[in-house]
Amino acid sequence: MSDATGTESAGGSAEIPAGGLGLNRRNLSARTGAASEPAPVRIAHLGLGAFHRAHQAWYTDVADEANEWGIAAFTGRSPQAAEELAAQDGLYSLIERSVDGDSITVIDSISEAVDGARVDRLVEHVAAPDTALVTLTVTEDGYALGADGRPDLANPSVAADVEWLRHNLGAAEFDLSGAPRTALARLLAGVEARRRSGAGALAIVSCDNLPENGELTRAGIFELAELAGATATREHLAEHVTFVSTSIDRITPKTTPADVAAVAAATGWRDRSPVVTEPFHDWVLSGEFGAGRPAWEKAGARFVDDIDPFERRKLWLLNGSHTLLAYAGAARGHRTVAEAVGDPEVRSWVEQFWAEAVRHLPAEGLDLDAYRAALLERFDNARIQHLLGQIGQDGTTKLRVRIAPVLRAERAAGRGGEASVRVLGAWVAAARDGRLPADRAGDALAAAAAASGERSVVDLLRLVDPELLEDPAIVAAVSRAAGAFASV
Ligand SMILES: NC(=O)c1ccc[n+]([C@@H]2O[C@H](COP(=O)([O-])OP(=O)(O)OC[C@H]3O[C@@H](n4cnc5c(N)ncnc54)[C@H](O)[C@@H]3O)[C@@H](O)[C@H]2O)c1
Ligand SMILES: O=P(O)(O)OC[C@@H](O)[C@@H](O)[C@H](O)[C@H](O)CO
Repeated sequence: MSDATGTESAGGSAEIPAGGLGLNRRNLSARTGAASEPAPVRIAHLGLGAFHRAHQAWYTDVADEANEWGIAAFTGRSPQAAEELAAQDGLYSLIERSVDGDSITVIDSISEAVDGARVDRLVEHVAAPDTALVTLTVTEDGYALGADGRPDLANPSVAADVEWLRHNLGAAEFDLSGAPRTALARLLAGVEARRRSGAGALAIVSCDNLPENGELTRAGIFELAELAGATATREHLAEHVTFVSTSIDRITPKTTPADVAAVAAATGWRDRSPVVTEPFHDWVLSGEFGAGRPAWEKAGARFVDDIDPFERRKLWLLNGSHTLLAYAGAARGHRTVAEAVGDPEVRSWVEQFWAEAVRHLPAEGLDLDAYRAALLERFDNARIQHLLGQIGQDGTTKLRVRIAPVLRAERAAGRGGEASVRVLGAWVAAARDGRLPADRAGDALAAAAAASGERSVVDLLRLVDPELLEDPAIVAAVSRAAGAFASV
C-alpha cells in the first residue's frame, strides 16, 4: 500500500537541502495518487524504534495492498520518535542500503504514532474489537524480566507497576495518573480492558532478539497477572490471547543526519525521520492468530511449527558474532561491524565461533553454509554504518542468550569452547578497563569489574549466567582470554 517513490542515491552530506516537500499524507497523495486516509488500526505496536519501521511496518506495508491493516505504534520511553512521526502523519522514508546504492520508499502502514506514556490510548486500541494483534520491539531490557525469566521485582518500575495493576485491574475504572511504565504491565492493562469490552481473540507477537520470545512474553504477562491477583484477567489471557514466537532479521542501524539529507537530496521529501536498513529481510513466525493477520507471507514471511532451530541459528550466528565484534573488534580499535569483520584476525574469530555454534544446530533444513556465507556478505556491507558501541550495549543480557549457551554446549561435549571463551574474555577486559557501552546491570557491573583478579571474572560471569560458574575451567579460561585483550 505504499507509494512508489523508489529512487536511487548513494548517500549525502549532513545538510538538509533548502525547500523540498513536507512529508505528509496530503502531499503524498497529491504527488503519487496514494490513498490519503490512513488504514484503520488493527495492530498495536509497542516500541516505535528503527527496527519496527524497517521490519514489521515494512512487511505490513508490502502485504496490505487493500489498505486494511493500520498500525498504532507507541514509543517506549521518550515521546520524540512519536512526535516526529506524528508530524508526518506516520509516514517515513525507508532507505534500503545495498553496497551499490540506496533504494528509497515511503512507508504508510503506521496510521498513528503515539507517545508510550499515553497508556489510555494503548488501552483503547488493545480493547478495540477491530484490533487483532499487538507486536513488540521494546529491546531485551524492555521486558524487565530477571535472569529467571520472571518480572524483575528488584526493578522499581516493575514493583510500582505490580502495585498499580493490583489496585486497578479489579477496579471499575483505571486510574491512569500512576499508569504503568513497563511494557508488559501496559499490555496487561490493555488485555484487561479487552476482556471488559468483550472483544475476542488477540495475538501478541514479540519481535525482540530473545530466545523463545513468545513463550517468554506469555510467561512474563501471566506472572504479572498472578502477582497482581488478577484472576479474571488471567483467565481471559488463557482463553483468548495467543503468543507468537518469531525470529526476526534485518540489520537496522540508527539514523544519522546524513541519512536525513540523503532522502531530501534523492526524493525531494523533507523527512525528519527516515530509517536505513539493508536489503535483506527475514521473518519466521510460529503460533496462532485467532483474529487474523496481514498476509505477511506476500513479503516473504514464513510460518513454521517449530521455531527453535531458526531462532537459535539467528541468535547465535548473527547476533552472537555481532556481540563478538562489539567487544573483540572494538578492542582492536574498530568502530563498525564492516571495519571489524574486515580485519582478518577478527574474521577468523567469527569463523571459529560459528564452527562451535553450528555443532549444536540441526544440520537439516537450516542451510548453514549458505547462511554463514550470506552473513559475511551482509557484515561486509560498509555502506551500513552499524556501530559496535550500539550493539555492545546491555552485554550482560546479550551474552547470556548469544554466547553462554554455545559455550555450555561445547563444554558438555567435552571441548574447550575457546572461541566462545574469547568473546567473554573480550567483554571482561572491556568491563575492567571501563570501555563497555551502557549496560542495564549498571552498578552491579561496575562493582564486579572493580573486584581484583579472578574474583572480578567470577563476579562478572555471574551477571551473565551463574551456570557458567559451575565449571571452574571456564573461569580460568576466561581469565586468560581477558588477559590477552587487556594487552591488545
Ligand atoms: N536494529 C536491528 O537491527 C534489530 C534487528 C532485529 C531485532 N531487533 C530488535 O528490536 C529491538 C529494538 O531495536 P531498534 O533498532 O528499533 O532500537 P531503537 O533504539 O531504535 O528503538 C527501541 C524502541 O524500544 C523502546 N524501548 C527502549 N527501552 C525500553 C524499555 N526499557 N521499555 C520499553 N520500551 C523501551 C524505545 O522507546 C524505542 O521505541 C532490539 O533491541 C532487538 O531486540 C533489532
Ligand atoms: O538489536 P540488539 O541490541 O538486540 O542487537 C544488536 C544487533 O546484533 C542486532 O540489532 C542485529 O543487527 C539484528 O538482530 C539483525 O537482524
